[in-house]
Amino acid sequence: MKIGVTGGIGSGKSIVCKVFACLNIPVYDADTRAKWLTNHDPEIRRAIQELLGPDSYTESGVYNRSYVSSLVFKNPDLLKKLNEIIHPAVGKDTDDWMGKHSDAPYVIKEAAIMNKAGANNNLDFVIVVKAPVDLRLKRIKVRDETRSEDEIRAIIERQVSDEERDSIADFTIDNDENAALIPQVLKLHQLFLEKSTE
Ligand SMILES: CC(C)(COP(=O)(O)OP(=O)(O)OC[C@H]1O[C@@H](n2cnc3c(N)ncnc32)[C@H](O)[C@@H]1O)[C@@H](O)C(=O)NCCC(=O)NCCS
Ligand SMILES: Nc1ncnc2c1ncn2[C@@H]1O[C@H](COP(=O)(O)OP(=O)(O)OP(=O)(O)O)[C@@H](O)[C@H]1O
Repeated sequence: MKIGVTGGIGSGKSIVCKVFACLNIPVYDADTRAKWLTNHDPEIRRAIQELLGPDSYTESGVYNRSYVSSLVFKNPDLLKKLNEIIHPAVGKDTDDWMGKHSDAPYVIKEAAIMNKAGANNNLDFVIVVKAPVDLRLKRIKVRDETRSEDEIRAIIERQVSDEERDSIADFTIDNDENAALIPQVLKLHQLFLEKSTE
């Protein structure tokens, strides 16, 4: 069984996935893998440099995330084109990874961008992690000290709306720091274990 975990910037997707990982559930982190691929796949490197220029990689050849970030989060067209370069490779990489974990009761894919389960992906269920925008902003200011409030707001504007995310959710986790997080994850874990033996 394949479960997607998504949510806006600062919602707490990664922290939720860390709890699943503590329960021995394999987790695929699409953001991290996407960055790995930009550094290791020569075809992606060539296409990004063609789209965003030579400065998209540093002199030592490393993907220049702050530069790319400064271009794409204020330009929806460039972001779409960057996604079109990276996402097919991430999709293939996800399938390869999932094939290697077929012995687990279920696996998790964490990603900022996700379709409804079954719509162009192999996911059985999607979990949406939710938190109020103000809290998400506050968390990211603390976590990513170099990102300004304007930059964080620009990312939020480029991401899908809370309503769109709600529409793809099979399950939601409230990470608003009122509802305790770990019991919500444990409840879903039990449910997925039961479903995986049906
Ligand atoms: C734009 C890049 C260079 C910014 O890197 P940086 O380290 O500064 O930021 P980080 O990756 O932490 O992203 C900041 C926030 O934006 C979100 N985000 C990243 N890429 C995207 C995207 N294409 N669309 C919407 N949100 C995104 C992240 O989930 C996070 O919430 C990098 O995120 C990137 O190359 N993104 C394209 C690949 C991608 O789509 N990854 C997401 C899922 S596959
Ligand atoms: N319930 C919580 N209590 C306290 N801190 C939290 C809670 N949830 C998340 N955080 C903190 O908020 C920050 C953002 O959380 P996290 O990195 O999990 O979000 P994310 O959705 O994965 O964000 P991104 O899309 O940027 O990767 C982290 O520093 C995390 O430790």
